[in-house]
Formats: sequence, C-alpha cells, structure tokens
Amino acid sequence: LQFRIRRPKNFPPGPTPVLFFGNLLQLDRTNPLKDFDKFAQRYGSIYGLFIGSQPAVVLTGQKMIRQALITQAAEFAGRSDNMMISHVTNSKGVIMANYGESWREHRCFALTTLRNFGLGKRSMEQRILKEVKYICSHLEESAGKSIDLEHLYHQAASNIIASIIFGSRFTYKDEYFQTLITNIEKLTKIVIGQWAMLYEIAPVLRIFRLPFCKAFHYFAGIENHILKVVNEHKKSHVTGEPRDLIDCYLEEMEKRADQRSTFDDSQLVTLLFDLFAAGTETTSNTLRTLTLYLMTHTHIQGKECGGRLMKSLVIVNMSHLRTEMPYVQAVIHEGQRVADIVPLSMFHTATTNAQLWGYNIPKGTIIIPYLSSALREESQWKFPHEFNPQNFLNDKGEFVKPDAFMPFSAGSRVCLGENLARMELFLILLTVLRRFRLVWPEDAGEPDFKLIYGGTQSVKPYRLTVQLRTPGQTCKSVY
Ligand code: HEM
Repeated sequence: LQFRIRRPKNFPPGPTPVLFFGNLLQLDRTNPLKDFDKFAQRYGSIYGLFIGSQPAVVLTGQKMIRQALITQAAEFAGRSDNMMISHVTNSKGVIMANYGESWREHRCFALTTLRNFGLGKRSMEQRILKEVKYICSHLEESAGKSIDLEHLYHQAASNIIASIIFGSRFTYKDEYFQTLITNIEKLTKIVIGQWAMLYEIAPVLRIFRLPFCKAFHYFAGIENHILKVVNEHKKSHVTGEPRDLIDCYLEEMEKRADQRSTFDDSQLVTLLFDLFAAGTETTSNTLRTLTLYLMTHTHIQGKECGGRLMKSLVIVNMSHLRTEMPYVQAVIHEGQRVADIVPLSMFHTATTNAQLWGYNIPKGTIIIPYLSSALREESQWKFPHEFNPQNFLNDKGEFVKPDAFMPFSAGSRVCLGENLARMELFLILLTVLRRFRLVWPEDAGEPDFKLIYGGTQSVKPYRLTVQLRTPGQTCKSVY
C-alpha cells in the first residue's frame, strides 16, 4: 500500500509513474536535466512527477519559479522531512529546517551576524583579503608550473567561512583540515546519491546496515570537531567582544536564557555545519568554472580584469566593484550564469494545500525549482548559450541584472550566503588576475566546458599554467 501511487486531483500533468519507483526510472541518473527539459517541452513550465510514491512538481523558467518562490513564498518555503539529509541533520540548523520559528530565528541570526561582520578590521572583506594573500603566495610558489586549482579554491573558500564562524583558518597542508573537507564531500555525495534515493523511497530498508549508514557516521565525525571548537569558545569567550559567529551565538543564548528559545547547542552545531558545507563547494566550483572561461577567452581576461583598469588600482576592494567596474560585474555574473552551480536548487515543499497556475498542490508536495532552465532561457538572454558578459550590459555599457539570473534561487529561502559569495568571487578573482596571468597550456587540447551534473555542478578537473604579471613583485608588496 505504501508504494501505491495516487495522482492528486487536479495535479499538474506529467509522465505516468510506475509502482515503487514513480518516475525515477524515466530519469537519467547521471544527469536528469535533459529529461527535465524534455518533460517541460511536452507538459509545459509546470509538471508533476513522482519520486517513489512522493508527489513532486518541477518549475521551469523564471516566470514560474518567481511565481512560486517569490509571489507565493510562504506556501512553497518548506523542506521535506523525509529526505536522508534531514534525518542526518535532524532538520536542525537552517538548510534542512522546516519553515517555522526555529528556521526563521536561525536564518535571521545568521544573516544579521554576517551583515555585522561587514565593517571594521574583522570584516568579511578583511577576512577574504587575508585568505587571498595565502592564495597568492601559493600561486607564486607555483609560477611557471602547471597546476590544478581545485584544491586551492576549495580550501580557500572553506577557510573564509571557517574564519567567520570558527574564528580560525587552517594551513593548506593541514591533514585534519583535509579530512574535514573530504568528510563533508563524502557526506554530500551519499545524501544526493542512489543509496539515499533508496533510503527515501523505501523506508523499510533503513533498519539494514547499508552504505547510506556511512552518512550518519561522517556527520558524527564533523559534529565532534564542531563541538570541540564550540566548547573551547565557551571557555574563552568574553561577553561584548565576539570574535566570530560562535561567540555571537553564545551571547544570543545568554540573552535568551530566560525565554523559550530555539537556540541551543545542537542547533548551533548544525548551523555551523550548514554554513561550512554550503559555503565551500558552491563558491570554489564557480571560481573554477569561471577561471576556465577567462583563460580561454583571453580578450576578456585582458580587459578590465587584470588589464587596463586593474593596473591602476592599488588595492582591490568592494567599493570599486559597485562604482567603477560594470564590466567586471558583468563578467562575474556571466561566470555564475554559465557555471550553473546548483541546477535544481534545494528542493522545497508545499507548506499547505496550495494552488499554483490553476493546479492543486497538496501540502508536503516536493517543489523542484529548475534554476538552470532560467539561467539559459532563450527568451530572457541576449546570448543564452555562450559565455558573453554582454548578457549583463545595456547599450550604454551599464550593468543590468535580468530577472532570470537566479543562481542563488529566490524568495524566502534564497541563499543565505549570497553577499559573502559575491564578495569572495570578486576579491579572489580580481586579486589573482591582477597578480597572475592564467594560461591554458598549449599541449592541453581543447578546453571542455561541459558541466558534470551533481548537487553542485562543475567542469572537469583541468590544469593551467601560472605566470607572474610583474616578475619579482611579491604579494607583500601589493598589500
Ligand atoms: C556561488 C556560491 C553559492 C551559490 C550559487 C549558492 C546557491 C544556493 C542555492 C541555490 C540555495 C537554495 C535556495 C533555496 O532553497 O531555494 C542555497 C541555500 C543556502 N546557501 Fe548558498 N550558495 C552559494 C554560496 C553560499 C555560501 C558562501 C554560504 C555560506 C554562508 C551559503 C549558505 C547557504 C544556506 C545556509 C542556504 C540555506 C538557506 C535556507 O534554507 O534558508 N551559500 N544556496
């Protein structure tokens, strides 16, 4: 009975499901995006699917996504409590927390804290620039050699978020750091993989020691590390002098001690995990894809980025981006558009029995915002299928952001790290391009821009050659 599939009344049309699997067998497991496109051509910009016996609705194109996530935000801002990742994290923290008081308070706390780190010596910008120094030193050591930037970008993005939340960074060679990052990667792979799918569609299997059990094991390891850091903070933190997000949280817990509050140690641990996990691969994969495009579109790398305008800047900072660099803004946004990092966003759920586009969407239905479809929607972009910063420039050369640009999703669940991520992309890319010329090696063949599908997408690993723009100049002389 559990596997019987019943299409709700007036549910959006879609392909016919089969017992137990629903429509899963009609989707290419290695990359379902082409199948999603085919269904959209056949059924329109909203259609219904079944993940096992669980009903789901796919939203295609910017208009439909905006309607559900912005105009009807409260109705479609839930998260599923039937997914493996919600069980691993106990639906705590922010990412997998259901739409309710605890999610709202933690999201608001995290956003305010990140915003308050906007100014002063410990500001986000300073923390990012500090990490950029390490990137530069590493690249200087690699000058003239062929290298793969994957680990460097990954560790740099991890360190930036670590310095904001834990107040400390790791050295790139630190084995413990490597293990932590690797465990997060392994955990992410499991929770979006096939075993997780079985876990979700056949709950009876959960009692067996199958490979999905490892996800709980990895999470426990990460949790232990985070708890250790939290306990150290409890001993050393001084009220009124927060060093990082943990200190801010501990102060908030003290303030709310007498009230009924959703703030406690286990929520803190999951919140820290969320920020650390969400803030690493997303940013580093964007950097890696954008670097590949810049290297192989040399006319762009030679323009403002690292060229004419860059040379006149002594220190790169965020105010330059807003005031003086529409072209650079356009390049970075175009990089994010083609990098298409989170193609299916995070799945939402309907928080109530809702209506969308005239269809009934019962409470609990999974909502899949197909973000890639908006990022390459032919009616929305001047050049939907090529890398071209003109997509973000008007006739006067001013920066404009089309509504279909939504790599961070939209509405009340929109990415909480959007500002941080944009700051990182700008400061890391520009400082690196100002100091180094990144060259596609002559013997490397044709660059491959194809994205490898995953929870976060990226181009295949590649190697590049690093050249110093001004030989002899070191990072220290730049800062
Ligand atoms: C280029 C980089 C990034 C991209 C493309 C990106 C994209 C996204 C997307 C598509 C979502 C799902 C939104 C939804 O459910 O509709 C999301 C959620 C989230 N992101 Fe990001 N993200 C990036 C960087 C970051 C960073 C650096 C952080 C760390 C501060 C972060 C923290 C989060 C959190 C906590 C959520 C969950 C929000 C919620 O459920 O309320 N992200 N992100």
